[in-house]
Amino acid sequence: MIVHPELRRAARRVRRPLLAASLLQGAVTLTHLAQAVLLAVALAGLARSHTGQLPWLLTTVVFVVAARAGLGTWQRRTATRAGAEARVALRDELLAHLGRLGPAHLTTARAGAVRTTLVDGVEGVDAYVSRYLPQLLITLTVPPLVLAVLAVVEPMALIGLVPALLLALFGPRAWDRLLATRGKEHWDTYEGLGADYLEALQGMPALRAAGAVGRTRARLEKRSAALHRATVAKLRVSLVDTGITDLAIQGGTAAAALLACWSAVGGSTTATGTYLVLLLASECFRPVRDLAREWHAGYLGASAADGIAALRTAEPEVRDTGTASARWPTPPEVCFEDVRFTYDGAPEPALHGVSFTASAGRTTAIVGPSGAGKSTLLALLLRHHDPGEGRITLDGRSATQYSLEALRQGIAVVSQETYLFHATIVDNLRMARPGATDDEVTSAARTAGIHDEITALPDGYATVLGERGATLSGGQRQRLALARALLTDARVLILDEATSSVDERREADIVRELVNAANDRTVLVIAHRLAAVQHADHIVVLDAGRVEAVGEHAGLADAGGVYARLVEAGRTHPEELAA
Ligand SMILES: Nc1ncnc2c1ncn2[C@@H]1O[C@H](COP(=O)(O)OP(=O)(O)OP(=O)(O)O)[C@@H](O)[C@H]1O
Repeated sequence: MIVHPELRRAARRVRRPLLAASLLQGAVTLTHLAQAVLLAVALAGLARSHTGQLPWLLTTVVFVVAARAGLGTWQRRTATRAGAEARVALRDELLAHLGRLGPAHLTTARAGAVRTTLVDGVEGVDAYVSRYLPQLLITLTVPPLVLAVLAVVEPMALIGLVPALLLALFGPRAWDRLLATRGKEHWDTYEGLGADYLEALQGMPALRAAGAVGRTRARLEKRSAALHRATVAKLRVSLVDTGITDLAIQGGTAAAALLACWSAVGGSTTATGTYLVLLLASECFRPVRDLAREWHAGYLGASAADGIAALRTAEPEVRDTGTASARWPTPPEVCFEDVRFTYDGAPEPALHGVSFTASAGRTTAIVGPSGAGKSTLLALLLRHHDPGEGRITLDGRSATQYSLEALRQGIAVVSQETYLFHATIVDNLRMARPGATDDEVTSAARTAGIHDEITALPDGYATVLGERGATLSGGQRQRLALARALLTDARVLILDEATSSVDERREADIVRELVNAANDRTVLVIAHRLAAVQHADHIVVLDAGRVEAVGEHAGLADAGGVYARLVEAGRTHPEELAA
């Protein structure tokens, strides 16, 4: 019965509709009580052969039943609205917070688990807030009122009702702690299973290639069996709860009826009083019965509350205290000044004092062997982490002086792992800038070298893409993502292996085109294939977290060192490198 602080918080947000839903629920309960009183009076009249009042009594009962139907519908609509508002507000808040947490959060949390919390957990909160909480309010107020009325009519009845009501309400509380533990175990298993399934679905091609589909299926079956065991364990405790409540309700009603009959036989209660006790005793327990039912609907929300609170309060890797806007009128210069960084728990720094400048409006390539620290540099520029020492400046200001949202909007990134959505091509492109004109869209697609292939499709730009762009080749997906980034207003463009799935000749063409088209942007290019970087204005060679050399393609290639070795290793198409 203790309401988790996270659920209280969700309820406070929708105070008004929730209060309205609770008042309407109260009105529905009043109709039950009114019906019981009317029927008790009617039955007592019948017992005394006074049938004169019967027609209007029964007509009123019909009106009460009709009113209940109307009020019930109104109540459900109001409660659904309260639940929907709570759900939407909570999901918005969690999504916004996830945005602030950035990709660094997903190095510790699993995407599938976050999805389960966001979707199923928040749905559970809706049920808890919209169904369980109004019923809880009614259960705490109506039975004491009914008992007060019965105390006037037939005090003896209280001997049976009060202990039964206390047992029905507080008996199951003895299992609260166990139920909470079981609920948490169930939720954790459910989240884990969701994460495993998402990973298995996304990694299906890799699993198939590794011949691991059977093993993965067996692992998932084990996980499902664990969830089944957790569900049964939770259910067992729930059934004990329900059993106690039912026993108390049945026993209390029977005891009250017996006591009422005994009083009637002894002549100390009128016929109306006896019928009132018989009918109101059952009404006294109705809210308790309904609460047990709504508890099952809201239980998922109660179990998910810890996970939701953890996600909502997760600390971002970096503090968002900057206020500057990243709407630079001209492309900014990007400077790395003696940047040092070590990942949490890593024995060695990933960057050992990196300094270089990416000139405003020019293209700077960052090359180096695997593990040299190229992606780490970009992650620091986007403030997924902050440097341990040194600083990064954009347009002369430290990256920390910009608000996170502004900074990330000011820097467009196209990475190796493109993300396209299940929508039309044009919608995927306009995601970057909803107001972009058709000409701007096609011009971006032309620069990214994808326009001709789009127009060759039967539906052209209106072609609906499969999930994650599954109906396109890897190279086409990358070029679409590139076109999308070109459409943004961002003055800094990062291409992180952005053309790695494009064939090498086309890659060289795209990068050349891009360098020409991006003269109003500062471009940073990371690529393994040298065809993609040789046209850069400036090449920074990284090795083991240090800047090994800085220069242009020809000079660096002649100077020996890491770049010359990379050229040697990448010389699969010598004619392109010579171009
Ligand atoms: N999240 C992480 N936690 C701990 N260490 C990490 C993490 N990410 C990267 N590293 C380590 O930091 C170093 C630099 O990695 P980084 O990904 O920046 O290299 P890279 O040059 O981009 O490599 P690649 O060309 O293979 O993508 C590596 O030694 C890597 O193992």
